[in-house]
Amino acid sequence: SWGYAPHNGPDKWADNFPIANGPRQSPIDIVPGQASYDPGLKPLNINYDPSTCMDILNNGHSFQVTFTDDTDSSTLRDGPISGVYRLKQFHFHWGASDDRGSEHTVAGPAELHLVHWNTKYPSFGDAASKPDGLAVVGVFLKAGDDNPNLQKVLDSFSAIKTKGKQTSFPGFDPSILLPGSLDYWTYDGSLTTPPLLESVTWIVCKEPISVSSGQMSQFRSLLFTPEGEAECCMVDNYRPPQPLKGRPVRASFQ
Ligand SMILES: O=C(Nc1cc(S(=O)(=O)[N+](=O)[O-])cc([N+](=O)[O-])c1O)Nc1c(F)c(F)c(F)c(F)c1F
Ligand SMILES: [Zn+2]
Repeated sequence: SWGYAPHNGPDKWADNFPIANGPRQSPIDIVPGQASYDPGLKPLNINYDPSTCMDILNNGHSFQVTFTDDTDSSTLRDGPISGVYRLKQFHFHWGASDDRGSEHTVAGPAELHLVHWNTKYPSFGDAASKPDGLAVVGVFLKAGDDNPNLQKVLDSFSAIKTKGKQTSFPGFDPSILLPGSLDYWTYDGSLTTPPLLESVTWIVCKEPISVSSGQMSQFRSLLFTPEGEAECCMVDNYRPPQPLKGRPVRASFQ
């Protein structure tokens, strides 16, 4: 199945997922000077309840922290979206070295994605196939000081080193991973992993959060491979930027 190796990576995804060459694919190269300030954009309204945080999983492409999404306890509202979107999970993409790894290129060693779904639809799976079904908040990680807010996530890695491993991860508040300023760029796009569904309103924060090189090494200690198979380090799990195809990129700030 799909992955990030030469034989099954981003250049091969169109073989099984032809939407890979669609009109609203993600990520994109965000050129700050080319985004247009939209005074009609509202501030992001993010409310996360740590009691909805359940577990952390190595899914073979990244690791993801999953939330119970059967009530409006952890939500995203306002910003470029209308209605209420529920937090489903967050995960990261990162590189083999500190000079690559983010997906939306303002560039850097990694990027955090918080995946939310529109509660006008009955479920995440249903929402994921609708043009306004998902909203993903992206946060760049910038190489610098140790980030203590990441440490609880990193400390769980020994329990999820290989593909398919999962462990309980209760009571984590993902809002501690958000930058001080919630200024953002927004555009219509897609999942950046197969099935690459064109259902995502992307909301990419301008301000990065920090991560140290030592912490990045811990990300790189995870494996793409299941226990018992030849080890393949989980690195470079990012899709390169895709054609903008005329899409507007708006900024919530001047
Ligand atoms: O739940 C999903 N989460 C997800 C998204 C991305 S993403 O990079 O595409 N993203 O949106 O940020 C990256 C990772 N990850 O762990 O790397 C993820 O785990 N993907 C997903 C899915 F797996 C399906 F089978 C499906 F039908 C669907 F609708 C989905 F949206
Ligand atoms: Zn992602």
